[in-house]
Amino acid sequence: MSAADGVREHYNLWLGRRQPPGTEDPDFTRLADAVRRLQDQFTASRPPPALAAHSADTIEDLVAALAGYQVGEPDQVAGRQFAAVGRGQTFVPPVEIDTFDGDSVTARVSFGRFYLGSNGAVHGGAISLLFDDLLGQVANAPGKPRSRTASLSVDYRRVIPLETELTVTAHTSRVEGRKVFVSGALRSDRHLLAEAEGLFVRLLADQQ
Ligand SMILES: CCCCCCCCCCCC(=O)SCCNC(=O)CCNC(=O)[C@H](O)C(C)(C)COP(=O)(O)OP(=O)(O)OC[C@H]1O[C@@H](n2cnc3c(N)ncnc32)[C@H](O)[C@@H]1OP(=O)(O)O
Repeated sequence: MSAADGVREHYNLWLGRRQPPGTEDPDFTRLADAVRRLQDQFTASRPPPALAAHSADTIEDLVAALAGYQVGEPDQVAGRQFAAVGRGQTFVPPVEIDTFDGDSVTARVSFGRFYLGSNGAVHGGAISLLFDDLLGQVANAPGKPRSRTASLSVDYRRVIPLETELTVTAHTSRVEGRKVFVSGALRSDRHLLAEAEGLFVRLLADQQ
């Protein structure tokens, strides 16, 4: 499968899984995008006290409004908008999938200011998060038994720049019984920036 197939919009959540009919929520997706922008703007801002106070009031009003609509995980919308970059959640960096063949994936990601560590570098934990999520999706690709991360090793080769389109790839390197080994790499247009090796263990029936 590739972007040219015209189904790329279905890749962004759980690699190739289709959105269950009736569960699309474009207004919620828009809200998630707004929260992502808020995270970036908030992190980068130095507002005067009156604006900080006004902003806090506004957000507290929003928190109160949403408090009446809390649901359990099975009914959650966040993270389940299959067609949306970011999947309608605001935690995992916004990955845009380009190709996926069942065992390997190529994608693009750009880290906003929210993911700043220090000195202009993306936070190392955000890189681990990116790899855990993408490698985990490869391990859990459609048709594969469900697995969880048992081990994730990340090598940081170069400082990872903010607000720069980067390429991230992942592929299954081998499967040994219940153990699925998935490798990943993050690159700029010039350099290898980080590499990862993940071990995902396929769950037993009583671990689902
Ligand atoms: C719709 C869905 C989409 C899903 C799409 C998902 C995308 C998002 C992905 C996010 C994924 C996550 O973050 S998941 C959340 C973070 N991870 C977790 O919460 C997992 C917590 N840990 C566990 O639940 C457990 O430790 C398991 C299930 C991973 C393994 O426990 P177990 O079932 O008892 O298995 P166990 O016998 O210990 O190990 C099996 C084999 O793996 C090896 N092994 C186990 N752990 C390790 C380890 N850390 N390092 C090396 N090797 C290990 C053992 O030596 C053994 O090898 P041998 O003797 O057979 O050779």
